Amino acid sequence: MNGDLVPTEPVLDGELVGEPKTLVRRLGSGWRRAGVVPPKLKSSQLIQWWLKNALRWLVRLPSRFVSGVGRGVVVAARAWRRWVRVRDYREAAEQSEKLADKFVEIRALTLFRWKVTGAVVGAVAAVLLVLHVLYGGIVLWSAAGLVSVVLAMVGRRKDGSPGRKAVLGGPRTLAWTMDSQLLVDAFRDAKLIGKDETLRLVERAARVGEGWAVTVDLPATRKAADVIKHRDALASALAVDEVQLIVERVRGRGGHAGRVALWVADEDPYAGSPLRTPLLDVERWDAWRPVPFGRDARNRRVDLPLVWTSLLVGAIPRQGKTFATRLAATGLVLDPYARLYVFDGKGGKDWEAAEQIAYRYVCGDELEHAYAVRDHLVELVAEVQARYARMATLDDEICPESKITPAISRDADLGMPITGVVIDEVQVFLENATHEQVGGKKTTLGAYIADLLTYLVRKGPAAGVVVILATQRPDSNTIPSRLRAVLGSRFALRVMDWRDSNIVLGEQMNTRGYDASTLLPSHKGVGILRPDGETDAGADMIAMTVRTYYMPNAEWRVICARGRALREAAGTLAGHAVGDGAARSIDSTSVVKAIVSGTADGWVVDLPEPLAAVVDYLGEELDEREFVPTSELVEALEVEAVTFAREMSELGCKPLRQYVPDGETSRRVRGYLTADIRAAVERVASDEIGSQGGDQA
Ligand SMILES: Nc1ncnc2c1ncn2[C@@H]1O[C@H](COP(=O)(O)OP(=O)(O)OP(=O)(O)O)[C@@H](O)[C@H]1O
Repeated sequence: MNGDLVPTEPVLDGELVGEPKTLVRRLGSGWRRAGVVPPKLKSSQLIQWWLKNALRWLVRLPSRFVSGVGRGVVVAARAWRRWVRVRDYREAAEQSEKLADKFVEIRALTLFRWKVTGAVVGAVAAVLLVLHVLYGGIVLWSAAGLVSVVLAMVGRRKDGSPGRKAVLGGPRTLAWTMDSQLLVDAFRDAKLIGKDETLRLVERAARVGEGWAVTVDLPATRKAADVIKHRDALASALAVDEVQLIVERVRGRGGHAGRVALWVADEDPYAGSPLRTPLLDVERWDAWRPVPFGRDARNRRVDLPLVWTSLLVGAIPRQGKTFATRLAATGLVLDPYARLYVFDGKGGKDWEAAEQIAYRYVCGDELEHAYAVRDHLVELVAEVQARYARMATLDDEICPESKITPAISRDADLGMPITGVVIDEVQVFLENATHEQVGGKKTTLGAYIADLLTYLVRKGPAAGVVVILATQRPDSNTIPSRLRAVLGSRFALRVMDWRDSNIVLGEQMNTRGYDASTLLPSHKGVGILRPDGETDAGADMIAMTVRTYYMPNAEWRVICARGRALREAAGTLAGHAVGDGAARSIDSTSVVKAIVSGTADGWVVDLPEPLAAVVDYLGEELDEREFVPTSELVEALEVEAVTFAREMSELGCKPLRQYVPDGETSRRVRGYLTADIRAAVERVASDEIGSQGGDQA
């Protein structure tokens, strides 16, 4: 520190510059910035993976090539051997047991093919020799290279194929769309056609909606109904879930009993987000028009006719029964001329919104509620009787048949509006065991309500009354067979077993391929609809699986509010909705008479099946005819002949043979005397009334 200068390190002057870009980096960043390159391909890991795989493929190529050539040699040798020995011809002759006859021919052909082989080999060798002499060794090398490439291609093992068997691309389930032979095999495996039978393709497999559709003709004598019945076997043969396979008989023009339309959905057609009801978007509806109810698997709209029919909805709890019932009722709510009787045996708030439009409304499961339901039904039965009386006095122009028409139903002066009776959890009322005395006969409140409903379902449609019943207990004790037998349309959401399904959908529907117990718990709102055969919707088909529209409470409230506004505007709001909910006092004598005198018709008594169905089918002919052939009953009731005969004989109806007219001549056929059927009805009636009397004693 004495002021001397100390030497320091030289001070350098400069500026910071970036590291020069290498070619690889430049290419890399250009690739990453390029807009045309998909983002997936910009990942360096992916590119590395690809490079690794390409390298591996290159390393393995020689050994794969050699083994491919080896396999190709074997395949080619086998094919040649087959050809030279005339194997196909020989096998055909063997199968038709004509080998001995054809032996000389086969030998001659074999010899000829050997000669062809020799000539081809000789010619190729000669050509190669000449070319070799002219152009040298390159010719032989090129020929060897070409042959080995061809052999390697022939011997190429396809991914996933165990050996040489060809596989079709894509999942196994879709292979049939490309090769119709696989479809034939599936039908054979499912035992829907015999070993020697085949199918005729009416329409090739084509993409329809979210699935594949194909139409086939079964061999003569095979029925489309059997394919529908054994749909699950076919689904298994095609390796799809049975909910994905939709089988329909083609009807109408171009259709016949052996023509089947198949549709295989890509995935569960009933999954996915709920479907919104189109009725939310309409201002009003005409109750005479079928109401939009849901969509089928192929997303086709399914409408439910209400007028001229009645509906039973059955399901175990929480499957969408109330929702489906409300959907059906919506068609009536949005028609200002329609009148609604709403009885809710559950007593929750599901039907609360309908109170503002209902002509009669009962909500609850107490005794007083059951009495109120009874009184309202008695009132309605009297009303139906009055409507018939009034229709009889109308001239033919207004009322051409003894049936209500759209014009009559909207004419306020005539006072015959379409009237919907909607009862949710109907079993609550039907199971009420409180003693009742009806027309001098002892019965229960539940049985009486069942009789009133039976009358309404039988006689009501022509007078404009539509009965809609929903129950979570579709067993035979809850809904008496006399009531079930007359309910026209049925809708079964998931139920416990096939018996319950048959109770809702009808006798033996499970054996025809319709079993609501096979629906999945996750399929809320999905059910099997059996439309009334009397309506247009039911004329063409037995049943179909429908995914109902989803209409939660909030939307239901909107619809009911709209229904009220429409009625206020049309001046049709009446009854409970305007605070006048008490049943009118009526002279119930004629009602009671109609109910009690029905015993001989067989509908007041709870008849067991198949007697109930026989009585229902014969109607008034039960008294008019003397004899009814078994074949007629079996066909009309669509029952199995042996079971039917057994059940009828258990009920005391033994078949006998009688002559029936057959054109000019007569024929002897098996059948039942209607007197025997009437006697069986009376026996059941006296047993039932006797047991009721006994119970009460
Ligand atoms: N069409 C539908 N689509 C989707 N989900 C539905 C549909 N219908 C009903 N659900 C669902 O199923 C549930 C049960 O419906 P709902 O109340 O109608 O059943 P339920 O059979 O009447 O039951 P409960 O016997 O207890 O009255 C509803 O809360 C709803 O979430």
